[in-house]
Amino acid sequence: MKTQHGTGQLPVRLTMVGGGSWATALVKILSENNVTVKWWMRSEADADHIKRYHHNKSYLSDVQINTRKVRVCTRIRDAFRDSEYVILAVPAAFVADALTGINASHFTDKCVISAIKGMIPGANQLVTDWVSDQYGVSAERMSVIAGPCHAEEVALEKQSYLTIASQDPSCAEDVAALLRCRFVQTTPVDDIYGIEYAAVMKNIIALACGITHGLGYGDNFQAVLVSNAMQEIRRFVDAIYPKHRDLSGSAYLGDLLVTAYSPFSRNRTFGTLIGRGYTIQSAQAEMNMIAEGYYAVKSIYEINRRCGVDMPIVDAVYKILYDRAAPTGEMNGLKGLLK
Ligand SMILES: NC(=O)c1ccc[n+]([C@@H]2O[C@H](COP(=O)([O-])OP(=O)(O)OC[C@H]3O[C@@H](n4cnc5c(N)ncnc54)[C@H](OP(=O)(O)O)[C@@H]3O)[C@@H](O)[C@H]2O)c1
Ligand SMILES: O=P(O)(O)OC[C@H](O)CO
Repeated sequence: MKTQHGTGQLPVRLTMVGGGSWATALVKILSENNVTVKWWMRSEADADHIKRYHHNKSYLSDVQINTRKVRVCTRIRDAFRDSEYVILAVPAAFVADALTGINASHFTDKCVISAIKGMIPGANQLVTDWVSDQYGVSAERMSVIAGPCHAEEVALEKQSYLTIASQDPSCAEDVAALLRCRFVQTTPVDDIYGIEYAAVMKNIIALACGITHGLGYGDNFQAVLVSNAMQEIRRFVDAIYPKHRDLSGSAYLGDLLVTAYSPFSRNRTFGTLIGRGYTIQSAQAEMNMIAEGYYAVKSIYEINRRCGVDMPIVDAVYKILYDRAAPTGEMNGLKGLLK
């Protein structure tokens, strides 16, 4: 599909769905380019604050919002009007909620970009599959934003790299061009499913890293955990979507590393709280942000009942979070399985 961005002439009109950290970081990136953003968020208070003070008080509050290019709204249909691109940037568990009132006709002729690294709970679907089923968006109009990139570092304009995956090379290139800027390099690729599944899996692994960290395990153990996790990710992604791919690339291994080791990681932080003995409810209450891996591990565990891939780390995290298994016992069991 040829978009206006491809011509380099007209400003691009884009809808951003979500008012959290990643949406705020992406709005900042898009503001570097000639993009007009209609930014939907559910919170009236946050939207009003941005209109008045030009920053998001709840997430990445240091980021200045250029309100000449960015229009904030809380009515999702207003946000969808006249745009060529839609970026979905709420946690997967809330996408359906966020899109209440939107139907297939609102997606007509729009390119859909998932910035989400999670799965739709219950349906156990990747976000792109779910959008395709619910709204009839075809594969060549769909892409995902991947790569090791924390919103907090985008806010600080730290050099970052994104990978844009789509089955349609021109769609991937268009979206890569939208997001390329002074401090972000982008690469278009075609392995959309492999990248989406790997991004979902890395969040579960980050939970495991956090849990072991919270239990007092050190860097030596975590290095082994992460190496074994990479093999686990390979086994699962190859089973579910076989394709020649280099998992040492930054959209796969890079994303696993940033989430496993960075203090900014939501999933690692959540896992650390669990390892320290917090209940799930108290860990969620402690964090202002959502750890996607909490929902994802249930989906992946259930999908794997059909696939039967050997995934001891996923199994251990699932048992801790959903079967109330003691973290100490699960990690003791895992110790003997790692090499
Ligand atoms: N943060 C990153 O560095 C980063 C990087 C790459 C990818 N991602 C992905 O981006 C996605 C969004 O993550 P995030 O980090 O931006 O999350 P976040 O900072 O925790 O923000 C969550 C957002 O979801 C909204 N929300 C919560 N419950 C909702 C509901 N029931 N209906 C509609 N909206 C709801 C929140 O609104 P309220 O504020 O009103 O509660 C908030 O805007 C995730 O899939 C994540 O994996 C994040
Ligand atoms: O590291 P997390 O858990 O905050 O997840 C954020 C992104 O996926 C990092 O690329």
